[in-house]
Amino acid sequence: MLKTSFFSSNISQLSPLPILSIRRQTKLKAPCVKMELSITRPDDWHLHLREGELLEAVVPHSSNHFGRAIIMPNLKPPITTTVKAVAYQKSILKSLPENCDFTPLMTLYLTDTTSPNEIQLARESGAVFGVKLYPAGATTNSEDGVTDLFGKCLPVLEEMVHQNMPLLVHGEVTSSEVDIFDREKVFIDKILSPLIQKFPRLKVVMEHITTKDAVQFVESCDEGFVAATVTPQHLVLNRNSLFQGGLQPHNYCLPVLKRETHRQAIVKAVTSGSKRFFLGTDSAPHEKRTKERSCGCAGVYNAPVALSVYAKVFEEAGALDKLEAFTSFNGPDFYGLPRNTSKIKLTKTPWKVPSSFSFALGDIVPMFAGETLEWLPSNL
Ligand SMILES: NC(=O)N[C@@H](CC(=O)O)C(=O)O
Ligand SMILES: [Zn+2]
Ligand SMILES: [Zn+2]
Repeated sequence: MLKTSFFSSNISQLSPLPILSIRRQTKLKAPCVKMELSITRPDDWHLHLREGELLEAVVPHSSNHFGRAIIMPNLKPPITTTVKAVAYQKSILKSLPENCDFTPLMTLYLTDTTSPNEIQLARESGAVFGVKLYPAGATTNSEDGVTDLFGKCLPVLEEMVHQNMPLLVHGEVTSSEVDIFDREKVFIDKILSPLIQKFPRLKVVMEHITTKDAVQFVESCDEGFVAATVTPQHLVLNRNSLFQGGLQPHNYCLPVLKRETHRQAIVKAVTSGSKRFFLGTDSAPHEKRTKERSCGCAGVYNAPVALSVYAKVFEEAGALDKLEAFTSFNGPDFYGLPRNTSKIKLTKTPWKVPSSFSFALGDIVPMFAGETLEWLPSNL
């Protein structure tokens, strides 16, 4: 009942609000209160949907409750042109469940040879909303990424400023001499800071931030030009979760989970109400056997649990009144897109996460597989 009194005493502060209703279910033996939140339909500003059968298997977990998603281009081969992005968008739309209102916002995969003209085509298409920088070798399917941003990509970056096309960044250096836990911080110092100094009017989203350094960096930049997405796992797990009771491959993603102080800094930032941080799950499905083998893939499949996890984080921080801005307002505001108009409901009721999802080619294990969560999302 503790949480209920917390919640009730905060109702006035929450107004005009995400709260729909608090219902007392008197029929049950022990009186229990069911809390519900109504929030504007969220968007996911960083999502991997893959292709083919895997796409078909995972897309409903995002399209059920999210209105739009920024779709990552790191396919094999990657989505390097507008023509490919438009074709990929069509295949996503074809794979959607019936009667679902979900818009995939496409991205281009930046390479050393991307031309400024391609950026113009991307803008004209109306389908592409960002260009993704993967430093070559930094993460899953990044082999074709950029080897030398300042040496090879300046004309493209200039055109992006011109077209107001955001640069979405996997912010890690790749040098094997740099400790894996320091790669985000070194990237900020060596690449991101100089980039922003050179292009102060380039919109940059630092994707899936994992450190206090990233929080401080984003907070120090111009609000309209630099923002960050935050994943569920980087809000609730620290690097201990990789080794708890043995190696935990399903918690392995890149950038890798960091120490607790970093997690706490990220939680503080997103629950502060700052407009610079918004929802980007980085839901990254890999087949179970490719996660559990001797050289396992990086990526956490969190789409089925993401909204429950985000709500829990805001609840525990006493900041449920700020959840809706993080899930549904800050992202579209930064991208210059309208906010969604429909709503979803989050009900504080226990629900069990499936231990895996089967599809034609195998199984996918979600984050918090087999565990019980609260804040079940449903459509209104
Ligand atoms: N986050 C990950 O660990 N993996 C992502 C790539 C990425 O977002 O870096 C993937 O595509 O699997
Ligand atoms: Zn990444
Ligand atoms: Zn990603």
